[in-house]
Amino acid sequence: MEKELLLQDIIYLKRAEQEPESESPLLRQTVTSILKDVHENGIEAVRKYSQQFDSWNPVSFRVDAETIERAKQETSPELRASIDFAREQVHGFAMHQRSTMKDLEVETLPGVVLGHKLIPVNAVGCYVPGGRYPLIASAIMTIATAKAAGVPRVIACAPPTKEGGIHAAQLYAMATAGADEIYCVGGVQALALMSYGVDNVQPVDMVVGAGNAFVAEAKRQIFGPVGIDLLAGPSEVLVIADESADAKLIAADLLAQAEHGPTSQVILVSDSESLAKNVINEVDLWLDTSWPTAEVSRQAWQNRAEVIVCANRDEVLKIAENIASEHVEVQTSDDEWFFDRLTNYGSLFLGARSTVAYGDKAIGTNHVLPTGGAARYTGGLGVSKFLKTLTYQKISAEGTKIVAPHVADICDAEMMAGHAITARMRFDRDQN
Ligand SMILES: NC(=O)c1ccc[n+]([C@@H]2O[C@H](COP(=O)([O-])OP(=O)(O)OC[C@H]3O[C@@H](n4cnc5c(N)ncnc54)[C@H](O)[C@@H]3O)[C@@H](O)[C@H]2O)c1
Ligand SMILES: N[C@H](CO)Cc1c[nH]c[nH+]1
Repeated sequence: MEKELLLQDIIYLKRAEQEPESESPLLRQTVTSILKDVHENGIEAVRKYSQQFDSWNPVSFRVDAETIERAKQETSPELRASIDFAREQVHGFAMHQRSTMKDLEVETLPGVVLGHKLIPVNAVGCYVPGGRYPLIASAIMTIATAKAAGVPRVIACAPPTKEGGIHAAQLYAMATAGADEIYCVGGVQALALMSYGVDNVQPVDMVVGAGNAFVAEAKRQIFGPVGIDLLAGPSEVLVIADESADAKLIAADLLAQAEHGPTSQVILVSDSESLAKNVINEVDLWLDTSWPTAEVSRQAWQNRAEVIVCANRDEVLKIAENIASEHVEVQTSDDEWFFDRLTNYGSLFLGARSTVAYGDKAIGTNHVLPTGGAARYTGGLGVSKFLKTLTYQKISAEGTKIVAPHVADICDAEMMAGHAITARMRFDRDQN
């Protein structure tokens, strides 16, 4: 990284020791063979992998209305109110985003009318992760956003809990977010079921949502005949902080992200060595005393954490831009300086009052976000991902006179004589 960026004075107080799981050839092969098996053998293969990875082999993977109603009753009214709040914020923000996106029709030349229509994808499959934690908010992020975009058929899959069946509050969130069909199946087999159409499940046009490295790889391999939103794999955070920041608060934000799993990437970049050292001490203190999920967070901290000290904020910016992390928090005395210059992030959290957990759960911005550097070329999930921008043309005799000769000239030069005929025929007809 130093070579690429030509940085001179950066110091690593801590370096990641492990390569991301997604780069493992074994993981890729595993995903390829599961997808192939489900493609060829349908529901029997889904059953085989569901049993193998999740000890789950129900009569039907489809969740019925009675089970959904029971899940609602099993979810406390207080938690239901918080889930409803989150759904309103996420759906509301998505609707605001939708209102900025418009159909277009314009007369670009006399008699030449061009336009585009924003048309929702017809059928979407949402993956709602639930291996380590039942990510309740993920149901809202995918399903409610697809509905806000106007997708007519939204189906969703989540893995079973250890006791069997989808976690009650997660199932309540899936139903209340507007899923038209819900299936209890996890991992690669879930993506395959939705994409290929297995048993009575009609295939979807696009699969979306986050998940572990297997899920992210499955989406990557499925892409082509079926669309995907983006590659949203194991969670990441990069905190930009200077001398003015609160080391204990930053330590908590880093460990919260590490809580996701041993492969979560957590990074601190600072132009203050003393702040960086204080954060490391605070992390150690939390882990040794009272961090509630120390067991898993410690693994990510040991294996995947980096603490980088730079000579100045320009270099901090270069590092952050190069990493293009999923979540970027800025806690400095001049947050606007970074806000004006940062171009690579999944979602940005400005100032010490904002935090990743707000975005992850309920504030309204989407938490399905690009990982593994994908923020260099895409943002996170939003209504725009579900909308196709479809163009059209209408042309009068007046317009034909202007356009056809240029088209024919280009066709001749390309030696596409057939194309030239189609333009000249129209030109000639309008002469008569
Ligand atoms: N980038 C984002 O926007 C975003 C958002 C939310 C969550 N996440 C990430 O989602 C992930 C959730 O992961 P999770 O594992 O808890 O849940 P998950 O639902 O993604 O994966 C669970 C499934 O993985 C499959 N699986 C487990 N081991 C396997 C193996 N060896 N081979 C094949 N399949 C296997 C099982 O079928 C299981 O059902 C976390 O890494 C989290 O950081 C990312
Ligand atoms: N941090 C995840 C996005 O990578 C989303 C999430 C939800 N809850 C906790 N985390």
